[in-house]
Amino acid sequence: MKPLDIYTLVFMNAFICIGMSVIMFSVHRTFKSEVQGVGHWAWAQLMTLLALPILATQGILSEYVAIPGFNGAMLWGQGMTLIGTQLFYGQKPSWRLFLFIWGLTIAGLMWWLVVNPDFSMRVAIYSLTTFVMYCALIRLVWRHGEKHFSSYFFMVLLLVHAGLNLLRGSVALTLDETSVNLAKGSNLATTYLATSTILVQLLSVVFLVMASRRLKAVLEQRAVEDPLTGVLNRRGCGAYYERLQLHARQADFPLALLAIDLDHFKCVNDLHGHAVGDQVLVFVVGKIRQLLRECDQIARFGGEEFVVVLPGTTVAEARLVAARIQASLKNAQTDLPLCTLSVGIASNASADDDFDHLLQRADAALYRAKNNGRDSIETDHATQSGSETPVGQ
Ligand SMILES: Nc1nc2c(ncn2[C@@H]2O[C@H](COP(=O)(O)OP(=O)(O)OP(=O)(O)O)[C@@H](O)[C@H]2O)c(=O)[nH]1
Repeated sequence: MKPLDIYTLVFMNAFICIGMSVIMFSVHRTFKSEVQGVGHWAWAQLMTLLALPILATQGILSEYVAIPGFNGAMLWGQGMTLIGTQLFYGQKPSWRLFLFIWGLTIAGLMWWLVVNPDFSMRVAIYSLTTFVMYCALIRLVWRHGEKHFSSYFFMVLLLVHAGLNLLRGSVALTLDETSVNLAKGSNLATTYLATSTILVQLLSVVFLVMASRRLKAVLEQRAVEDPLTGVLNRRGCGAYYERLQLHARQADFPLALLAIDLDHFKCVNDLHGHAVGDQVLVFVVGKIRQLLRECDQIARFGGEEFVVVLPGTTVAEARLVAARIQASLKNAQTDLPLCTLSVGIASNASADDDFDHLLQRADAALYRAKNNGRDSIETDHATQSGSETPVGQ
């Protein structure tokens, strides 16, 4: 069987990498703020690809252009991998350090190319810089990577990359230059080139797996979150209640639910504009949050209606919370045009009641609060006549 020619392998991988970069660039454009670093990873792939034609022009272009061009592009690609990974993990990118190392390495390469030509020293300086960059990446993934196959695989690829470069750098310093010269096609040089090419492609697969996992988390979060106020939406609140039911602890029941609706909010929009209306909604959520415990949840059910879930809270206690919320809005120091709010309360003595039923009861109480002239608190009839102590306003 005829062995696969190394240049065919490099060429095929280059095309696959271009495809991967295009996917990464489109992920970057669509989810720029949610998934950071993917654009840098895409650039890393492109820089590595750019280096290949520069390498191929050796003999055509002057070596004073081709050699620093090839090494500079490769090192830049590795730097982009490092910066992209730092951004992905929410770390501060070390641009200055990278530029310093990049500049120093290129200066060293030029020294051993122009002033004191020495091929082995050039290979050694490039390989050892690359080794250091991969070590920094391994440390980064080790510290911040999630405990998932993609992180472990990422680390294995980086370890192989680092090991290969350490080996090549050491051989360059100890053996003759032919064994590390990629243009001479020695066994070691061919193995290095083939392995590096495959590793670069596998790295792009890892980047895409990591980015898609992050995207999945972002989309899941978006599905349960209200974009304006950042609190749970109806779906998220239902899921939270189901979790409470699933892990029902004695301490979570009785559980009280407040259905809160701003009074005449339409006037705020009509008089001050929709943007101010939005600010009022965000302000109200902030105020309510300040009065809640860590275990409580607030959700926005659309428009100017909110729901607060208070685990382990009796109706009497829930009324106190509702009254405190009303008072804090009335006494709030702000230039925003605030309005009063009406509250309906319902309570569950056990985890058996489903969320929709509890919500219906709280809504019915809210409806009565609105009919009673607004700015008031009403308790659900079933709660009053059940095990809970009725509480007068
Ligand atoms: N600014 C802003 N307004 C919203 C949003 N969602 C719904 N609204 C407005 O909220 C108002 C709700 O009006 P209504 O249902 O009549 O309620 P209301 O004026 O508060 O009257 P009552 O509830 O009966 O006291 C409408 O003007 C909606 O346009 C939003 O996200 N931002």
